[in-house]
Amino acid sequence: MSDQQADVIVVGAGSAGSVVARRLADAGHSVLVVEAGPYRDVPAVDDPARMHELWNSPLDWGFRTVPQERAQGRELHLPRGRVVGGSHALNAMIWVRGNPADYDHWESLGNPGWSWRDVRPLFERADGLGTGGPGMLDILADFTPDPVQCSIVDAAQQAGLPLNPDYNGDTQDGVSFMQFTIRDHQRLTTARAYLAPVLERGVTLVPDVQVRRLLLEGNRCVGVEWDRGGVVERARAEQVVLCAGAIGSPVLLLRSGIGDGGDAVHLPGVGRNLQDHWLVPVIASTDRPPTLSRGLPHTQSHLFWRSRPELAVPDLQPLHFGVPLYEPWMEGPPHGFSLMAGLVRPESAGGIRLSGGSAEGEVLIDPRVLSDEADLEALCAAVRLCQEIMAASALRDGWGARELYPGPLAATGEGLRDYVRRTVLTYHHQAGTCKMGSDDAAVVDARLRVHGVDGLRVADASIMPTVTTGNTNAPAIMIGEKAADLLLG
Ligand SMILES: Cc1cc2nc3c(=O)[nH]c(=O)nc-3n(C[C@H](O)[C@H](O)[C@H](O)COP(=O)(O)OP(=O)(O)OC[C@H]3O[C@@H](n4cnc5c(N)ncnc54)[C@H](O)[C@@H]3O)c2cc1C
Repeated sequence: MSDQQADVIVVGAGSAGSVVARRLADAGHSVLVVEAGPYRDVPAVDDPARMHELWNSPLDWGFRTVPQERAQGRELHLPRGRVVGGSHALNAMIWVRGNPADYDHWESLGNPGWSWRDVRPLFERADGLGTGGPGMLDILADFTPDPVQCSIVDAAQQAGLPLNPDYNGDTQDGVSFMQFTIRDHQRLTTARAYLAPVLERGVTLVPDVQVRRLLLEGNRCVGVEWDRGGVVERARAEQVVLCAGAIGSPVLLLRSGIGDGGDAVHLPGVGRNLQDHWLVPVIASTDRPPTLSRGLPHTQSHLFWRSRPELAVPDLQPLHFGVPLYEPWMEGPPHGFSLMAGLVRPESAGGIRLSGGSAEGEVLIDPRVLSDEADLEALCAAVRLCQEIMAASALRDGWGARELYPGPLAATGEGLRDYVRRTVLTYHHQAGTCKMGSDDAAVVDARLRVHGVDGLRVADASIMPTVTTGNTNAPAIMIGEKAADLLLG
């Protein structure tokens, strides 16, 4: 088979890749999108209530961390979407732009054009919020929450938090009902909203193939290569844009000899600076089963708060599920609810590498969870806040809520710290592994060009210098919008 040709190749049809492809096609470019996963209708993807069924399914890359020293040696599951739609196809659909300070910080690190003032219009293009007009995505904010969610929000207020009607507005602080990317009771991914309308109208989608390396001629990237049933196929383009996600993009660079001591390009930062957010379950039983609405996720409310009052930006973001999310070793009745104590401004960071430093090596993911003691303390504060909310009368009297976990396991400070180490799990927000900047550890510049390689950009959650304050889908989509502007500008 002869090589395929396009103006631009986009690797990965996930949150950001779908946006890049759409904008380039709209501008008249031919775009080839290469995606490891399938392109087909999956009822469990469409139904917002069935997210958990997708984990460990064929649509999940099913990454596992190396044993986490500060989390009792556990190997944590990191689900990631392997399907057209990417991780947006198996996420909780929560729409959070992040804190304006996140982007001003990115700019202050030497990334002109990424301040809140600069990126806000890019969010508006995607979500339309505050503009009075539509965006590319529908943001569902006006829904009837499940009764237990209303009680959790009441309980948080009884515990002293303000009600915040719009955490994407002036301030994040307080307890809020969530905003979701849902249309007509169905999950709305960027693959559906951005990519599908331009398939065969400028965009050629090649699903079910995993790019195994980039084609380099000297310092120029000229295309990509994949293997289809033992047959090597290639595609060539003027520009290649990696949108393979915070794990996939650095892995592809490393497999192509671009990394620390790489055969092709020495770029020490590739795979470093892996950041993530973290959750710890706080679970209660109830005296009756909470009803769960169809067409909505089981999490519908969350809060932003500070583990220490002097912090300038909230560092905690617990989210609330109307079901008990037991770990395998836990026991309890089938009905209840979970307040997932969440940390969203972590100090710990880790990395991704290939075993033996070889391009063929196994992917080793080490987020080094809780390696900074400050994260342990912040998560303990998040658990205590959730316990306080759980004990408030709206839940205690309204639902007969009885704390099961951590319960007596956290009777002492050391007991609580042990519980955090035993249960901490990902909030699914890996970022930072191809960070943007101009220092020695930076992988891309502020125009998202890979340092030292022509014709190659990265545009996904991996370019974040620091992970944003809140869920990372909206920021990844904003990065896709920005990348398209930079390519077209
Ligand atoms: C379970 C879960 C729940 C989450 N919940 C939320 C939430 O509610 N709200 C929120 O804001 N964020 C959430 N997130 C995070 C959010 O979904 C991600 O941050 C976002 O989707 C990242 O977008 P991306 O474009 O960087 O990568 P992705 O969307 O993951 O896209 C990467 C794409 O590249 C493909 N790919 C990778 N390697 C290759 C290769 N070698 N060849 C070809 N294709 C390749 C992948 O298959 C994938 O389709 C969640 C994530 C998960 C996993």
